[in-house]
Amino acid sequence: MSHSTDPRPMSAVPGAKLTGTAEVPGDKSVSHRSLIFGAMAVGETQVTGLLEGQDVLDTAKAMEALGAEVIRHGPGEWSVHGVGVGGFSEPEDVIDCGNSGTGVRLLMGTVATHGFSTTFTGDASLRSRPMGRVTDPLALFGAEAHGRAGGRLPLTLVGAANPVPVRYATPVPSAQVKSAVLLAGLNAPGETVVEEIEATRDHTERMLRGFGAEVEVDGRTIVLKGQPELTPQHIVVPRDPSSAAFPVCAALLCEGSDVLVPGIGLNPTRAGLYTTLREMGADLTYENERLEGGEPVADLRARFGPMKGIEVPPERAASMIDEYPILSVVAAMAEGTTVMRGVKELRVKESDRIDAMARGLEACGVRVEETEDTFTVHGTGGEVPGGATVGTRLDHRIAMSFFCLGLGARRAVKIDDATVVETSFPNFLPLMESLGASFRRENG
Ligand SMILES: O=C(O)C1=C[C@@H](OP(=O)(O)O)[C@@H](O)[C@H](O)C1
Ligand SMILES: C=C(OP(=O)(O)O)C(=O)O
Repeated sequence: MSHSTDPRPMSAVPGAKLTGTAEVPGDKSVSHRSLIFGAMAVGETQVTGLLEGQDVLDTAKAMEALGAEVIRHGPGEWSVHGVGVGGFSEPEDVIDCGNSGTGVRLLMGTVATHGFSTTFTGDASLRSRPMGRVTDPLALFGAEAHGRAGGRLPLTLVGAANPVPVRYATPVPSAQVKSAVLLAGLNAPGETVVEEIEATRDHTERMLRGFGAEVEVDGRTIVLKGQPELTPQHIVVPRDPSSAAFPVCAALLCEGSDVLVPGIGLNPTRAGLYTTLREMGADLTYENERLEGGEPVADLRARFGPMKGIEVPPERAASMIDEYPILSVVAAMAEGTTVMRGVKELRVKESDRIDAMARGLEACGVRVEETEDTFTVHGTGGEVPGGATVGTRLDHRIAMSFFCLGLGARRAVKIDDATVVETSFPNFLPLMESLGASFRRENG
């Protein structure tokens, strides 16, 4: 659903000492996929721990619009009655994916090989994001896209009635592009092949295999056999490492803090931030390391302590792509300079995240430098002045990052709109308050 709530300005109050246990919600990437793959299986898929953030709720509505039955049984407990691969029917109305790039791009892949038309839209943020990266490969299957200039939403995708399988080399590192092509390939005959420019999160490959599809992975080449029958699953969604990043980093930068964040998925395609924090000297330990549903999981324990700036290499970008905003906050509080290379994909997220972080950090008294593909933050050794208002630009990660900065800065940091955290982390504010953080409602 497109963003319609009135903006709610709020400040994060400095001086927090965070202690206790932070139970973060389910993984957003896995939640979207659970609903979409469940809708393409024959019969009932059950999901436990589904993230009930707005992005995922919008995908649930879209699956219903395409003919699947989606039922909420209780908090995080959902079921999806799937219609089988190729079984979707033409939606009667426009599909509104709200703020979600993952939602719209995966859904475009899904309907691209169904012989009907679907019109997609989203909020002002999503309507400004590039869709050609997905509609270009979908055209190879025989689908036709009619969007606004630059392939922007609203966009109508006329699905291919007689799709052909595709071999596609991704020009940008993007799990959304890879997944859109694989999802289209599900309803095409023969083998669809994706060659990735860089390895990105691999939830689609792992989960589709779990649903019974034949998916072979050789290095960065993925081969999917089309038209499988998918078998319903019981999915337990792991807790989101991208959401865990906020309480973890807040604890690292607020004096006297000691926080446990249990049960976090540490799939190597997602865990780059935690490697980086440890290189910066963070007091961050992995406790009770284990495998759950074939994925590495650990309880993260984060304690306040000094950290130093480092160079974050470009080859790590895909494994921490959503964590650069919060890393920039940690870098601002660390001693010395942090240079993040190979980060131009940040410019096409919910906002231009390099620009949003740069302007917000500058307003808070932090020195930064940027090029198209690099972001440099000069650390203050724990002395960020704060005392500014930051624009969140319909971007949940920008909002949560500056809330964390405000907790550790010298003066409060005001965020122009706190409602955007609903996208991925609806209980962010109460959860942080339960650890000892304070936030203050402000007048516009
Ligand atoms: O596939 C996914 O679930 C996601 C892929 C990433 O986007 P890109 O594919 O654009 O890198 C990431 O930023 C997003 O939050 C979730
Ligand atoms: C980039 C993100 O999401 P999406 O692309 O799905 O909007 C994110 O959650 O940080």
